[in-house]
Amino acid sequence: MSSQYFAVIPAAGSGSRFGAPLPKQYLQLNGVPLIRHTLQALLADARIAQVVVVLSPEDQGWNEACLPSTGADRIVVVRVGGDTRAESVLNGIKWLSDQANVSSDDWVLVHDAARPCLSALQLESLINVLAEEPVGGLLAIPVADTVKRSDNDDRVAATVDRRQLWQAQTPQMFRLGLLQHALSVVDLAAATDESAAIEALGHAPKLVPGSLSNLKVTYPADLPLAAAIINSNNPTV
Ligand SMILES: Nc1ccn([C@@H]2O[C@H](COP(=O)(O)OP(=O)(O)OP(=O)(O)O)[C@@H](O)[C@H]2O)c(=O)n1
Ligand SMILES: C[C@](O)(CO)[C@H](O)COP(=O)(O)O
Repeated sequence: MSSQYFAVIPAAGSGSRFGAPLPKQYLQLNGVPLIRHTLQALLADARIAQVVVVLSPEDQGWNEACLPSTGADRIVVVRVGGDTRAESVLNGIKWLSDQANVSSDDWVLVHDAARPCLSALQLESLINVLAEEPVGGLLAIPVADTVKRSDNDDRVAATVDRRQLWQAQTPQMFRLGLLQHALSVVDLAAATDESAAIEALGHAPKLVPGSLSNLKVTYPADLPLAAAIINSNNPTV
């Protein structure tokens, strides 16, 4: 049987840098909860068999309005989020791997709930490019600005060669069994993305060029930017 594709959406964060009364995944973005756009983006690819949304056990924000109007039967919500993003991802993957129809060779795409602007084209490109890769990889963008390293006083200590620097995004796509193993042995507090855990095993994940439009909503100023991107690409969810 050929490999299946699953998505895991870590959505158990509190949004401390955003500073809203609600976790940012539940803030209104063009009239619906932000996470609904994220889920709609993943469901756009028919190859994704199931989308696992990882919530905090204490979550009070999830409700029917978070579900896209079509494809919701492919979404399952699990309340197994942890103290860090990596722990939430690991717990979601463990839940997935316990399901009867799931194999360790299946692909899993991990995508932040806080990235609502992923386009169908970026997702398709990631899956297509990585089909030929043994380990997997991630969407990322080559650093476009000149990069400075600072001292302890916010003064420039050095200008860094940016020619091989990329900014990691999500989705990050790996074989389920390999990613579960990688996250089980890595320091979960230090692994800020899935790739870091895979790299720690000695692998070299493939960097697939993404787009600046796939931004992560982190600070309040990101929300109107996300709204503008969604308005320009995808007027309805
Ligand atoms: N313990 C955690 C922490 C984060 N996340 C998720 O990981 C994604 C990326 O994390 P980030 O942008 O850092 O979100 P928050 O942790 O919510 O934000 P902050 O770091 O500002 O508190 C988000 O979709 C977030 O919900 C998670 O599932 N579990
Ligand atoms: C995984 C990630 O989206 C890659 O850019 C990012 O590292 C997650 O953000 P966090 O603030 O480190 O949780």
